[in-house]
Amino acid sequence: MLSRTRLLGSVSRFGASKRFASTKSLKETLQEVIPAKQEQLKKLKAEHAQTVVGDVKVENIIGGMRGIKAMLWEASVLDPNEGIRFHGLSIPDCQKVLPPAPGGKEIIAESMLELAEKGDLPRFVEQLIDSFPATLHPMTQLGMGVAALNHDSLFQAAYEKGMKKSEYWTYMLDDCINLIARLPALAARIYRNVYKPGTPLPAINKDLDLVGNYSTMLGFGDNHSLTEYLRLYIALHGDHEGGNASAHTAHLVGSTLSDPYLAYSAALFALAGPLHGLANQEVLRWQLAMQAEIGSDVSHEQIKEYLWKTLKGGQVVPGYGHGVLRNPDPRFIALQEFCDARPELEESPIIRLVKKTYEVAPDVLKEHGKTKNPYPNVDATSGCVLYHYGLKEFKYYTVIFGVSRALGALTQLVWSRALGLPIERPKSLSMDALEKLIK
Ligand SMILES: CC(=O)SCCNC(=O)CCNC(=O)[C@H](O)C(C)(C)COP(=O)(O)OP(=O)(O)OC[C@H]1O[C@@H](n2cnc3c(N)ncnc32)[C@H](O)[C@@H]1OP(=O)(O)O
Ligand SMILES: O=C([O-])CC(=O)C(=O)O
Repeated sequence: MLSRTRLLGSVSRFGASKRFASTKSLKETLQEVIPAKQEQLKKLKAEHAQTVVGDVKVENIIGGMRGIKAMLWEASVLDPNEGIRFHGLSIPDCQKVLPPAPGGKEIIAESMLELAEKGDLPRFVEQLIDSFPATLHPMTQLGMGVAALNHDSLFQAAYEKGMKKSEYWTYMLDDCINLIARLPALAARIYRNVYKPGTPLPAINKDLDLVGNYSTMLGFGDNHSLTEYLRLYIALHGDHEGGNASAHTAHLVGSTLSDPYLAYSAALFALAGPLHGLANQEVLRWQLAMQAEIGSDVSHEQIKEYLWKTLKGGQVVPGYGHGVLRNPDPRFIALQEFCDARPELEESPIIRLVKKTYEVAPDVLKEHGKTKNPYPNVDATSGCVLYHYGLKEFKYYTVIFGVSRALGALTQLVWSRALGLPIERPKSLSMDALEKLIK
C-alpha cells in the first residue's frame, strides 16, 4: 500500500500542485488532477491544432532534431540558461520545499512514497542477475534485469484481457511504482555480484527511504555522508525534460503501449552511451588518467595542456558541453555546493582536481571553438564525490543515474497514458527528398 499520510514530493513530482502533506494516495490524487490536464489537452487540440510554434530547418533534420519543439513532457522543462525546473521549481526551490529523510539534510527523490514495501525482487530475476558474468557491464545487467521484470507487468496483463483506454494510466501507475521500488534491490545486487561477490545483501528495511535502503544494500549504510550524497544525486538526476536520449527513448517505446519495464529498459541502454549518462564514468576515468599523468597538486597550466592533448587526440572532454544548456549546469553547481560545504571534500585530491579543471576547461573549449556550450554538465562532478566516499568502481556510476532517471521517465509514461497520447512517429526524409523540398 502507498502511504496515505505522507505524499509530499511524490505528489509534486507527478504533477499535482499541492506541496504539503496529503492524506490521499497517489492514485487518488492523480484521479483528481487528471481530468483538468485532459481538458487542457482537449482545448489545445480544439483551439490551437494549427497554431505554428516553431520552424523546422534543414539543420534540425540533419542535426539530431536539436531545437525542434516536438514532445509533450509534463514533469520538467529545461531552460538553456537557467537549467531544469521540476513543475516550475528550480533546484534551489526544490531544496527549500522538499523534505529530507529522517536524520538527513538532503532532499529525497521520492519524498515519502512507501516504496520499501514493494522493493523485493522476484526469485527468477535474482537468479538471472546472479547468472551474469562479473565482466558484463553493470548497465547491461541493469537493462536486462528491468526488461525481465515485465514478467509481472500489470499493464501488459490487463491489456491482454482487453482493458479500456481510459484505464491505461492506472495499471501504468501500478507498474511504474513497482519498478521504482524494485530498482534499488536490482541495482544493489548487480553491485554486490560484480564488486563484492560472496558478501551478504541486507534485506529491505521498511522504515528507510528509497535511497537509504539502496545505500544500505550497496554496503554503505553506515556511511552517512555517502548516503546523503546519494539522496541529492538521485533527486537531481531524476528528470531533464523529455528530449534527452534516455527519457525520449522511454517515451518512444512507451508510445507503442509497451509496458513500462520494456520502455525503461530501452531507456537505460540510451543512458549507457558515453555522450549521455555514461559520461559520469568517463569523467572519472579521464580525471584519474590526468591525475596519474600529471599528479594531483598541479597548476592550471598543466591541466590546460592535458585538455589540449585530449582535444587534439580527437576526443571530447567528458562532462563538458550540452545539447540544450548554454551555461554551467545548475545540477553541477548544486553538487559543487555540496562539496564546498564539507571540509573533507574540499581537501579531497580528486575533488580539487575536478574543481581546478572547471577553472580552466571553459576557456580552453572556447578557444577550441567547436562546442556550443563550453561549461560543465552534471557529469563533470557527480562521480568524484562517490569516489571520495568509497564507491570507487566507476563503471557502476551510470547504474545510479539509471535508478534516478526512472523517476522522470516513468512519471511521464503515466501522464502519456492518462492523456491518451498517440504512438510517436515523426516523418523521415532521404537527402534526395530533402533537396527536392528545398527547391
Ligand atoms: C547527463 C548528460 O547526458 S549530460 C551530457 C554528458 N556528455 C558528455 O559530457 C560528453 C561530452 N560532451 C559532448 O559530447 C557534447 O557536448 C554533447 C553530446 C553533450 C552535446 O552534443 P551536441 O549538442 O552535438 O554539442 P554541440 O552542438 O556543442 O557540438 C558541436 C561540436 O562540438 C563538439 N563538442 C561538444 N562538446 C564537446 C566537448 N565536451 N569536448 C570536445 N568537443 C565537444 C561536438 O563533438 C561537435 O563536434 P563536431 O562538429 O566535430 O561533430
Ligand atoms: O538533457 C540532456 O540532453 C542530457 C542531460 O543532461 C540529462 O539527460 O540529464
